[in-house]
Amino acid sequence: MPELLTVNGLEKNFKGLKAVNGFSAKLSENQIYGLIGTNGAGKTTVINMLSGVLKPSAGSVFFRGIEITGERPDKIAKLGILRTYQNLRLFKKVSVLQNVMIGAQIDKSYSNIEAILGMTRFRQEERKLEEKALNMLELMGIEDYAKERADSLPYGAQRKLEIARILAASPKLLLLDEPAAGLNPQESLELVQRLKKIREEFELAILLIEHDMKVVMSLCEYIYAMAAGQIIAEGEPKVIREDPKVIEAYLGRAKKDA
Ligand SMILES: Nc1ncnc2c1ncn2[C@@H]1O[C@H](COP(=O)(O)OP(=O)(O)OP(=O)(O)O)[C@@H](O)[C@H]1O
Repeated sequence: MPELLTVNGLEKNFKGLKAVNGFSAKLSENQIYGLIGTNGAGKTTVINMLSGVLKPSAGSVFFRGIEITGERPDKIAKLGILRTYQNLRLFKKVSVLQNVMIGAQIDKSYSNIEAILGMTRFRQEERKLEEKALNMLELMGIEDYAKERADSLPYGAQRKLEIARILAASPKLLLLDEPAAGLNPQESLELVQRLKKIREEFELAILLIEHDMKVVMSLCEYIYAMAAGQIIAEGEPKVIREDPKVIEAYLGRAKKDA
């Protein structure tokens, strides 16, 4: 399988604290990966470094062979690595449809001058953008909310909107930080089905941080387990489930409860 992302020995120090202490991974196209671990294990810090929000203290990241270590978030997004945040970051007072249209602007092909002058090419692009945005809303099952204000949506629908928004930017790799947080079991199950469909339709890769083990085990083909800034185990779900280090550090309770 062609390699999409290669991460070598990524580290992040925060004033003496080694939040991430040597994270290495190889992600292939069209695969779904999980990143699990106890609170404070360093998972979000890894995603922050991969998406350019934080500059690594050491290590390197290559995306389709191009080095992107320490690049700015907008450049990384333009290459096709798009992320969501643990806490929703929507444009609250703007319509659902416009939120997604804004997300799609990353790969816009018209200039700002054309946009200001309302030129034909801009209007055509705008229509295409709207069509694409509606398509993404349908994929996430929230098209009925298109004209509503983003902050008027139920929480679960807002989470879906975040994903619809980054999908509109034509990603090759989605980085999802706890996409099932705050969802009820039924909504989580639906999210799993939608993400599987999205992966098939767009042939993209997904790396997701998630505490809900049902979501992780049913969605991910390969899992990285972290504790105290390091990878303590990696492999297919059945390997991770049985790994003594993972059970001790993290899964013990979740496994008993499953
Ligand atoms: N900007 C920062 N400045 C200082 N310390 C930080 C910063 N960001 C994270 N940390 C610390 O780094 C460690 C790893 O945090 P991180 O958020 O990556 O963990 P996590 O695995 O995502 O945890 P959770 O599951 O609770 O979200 C924690 O000890 C955290 O307090």
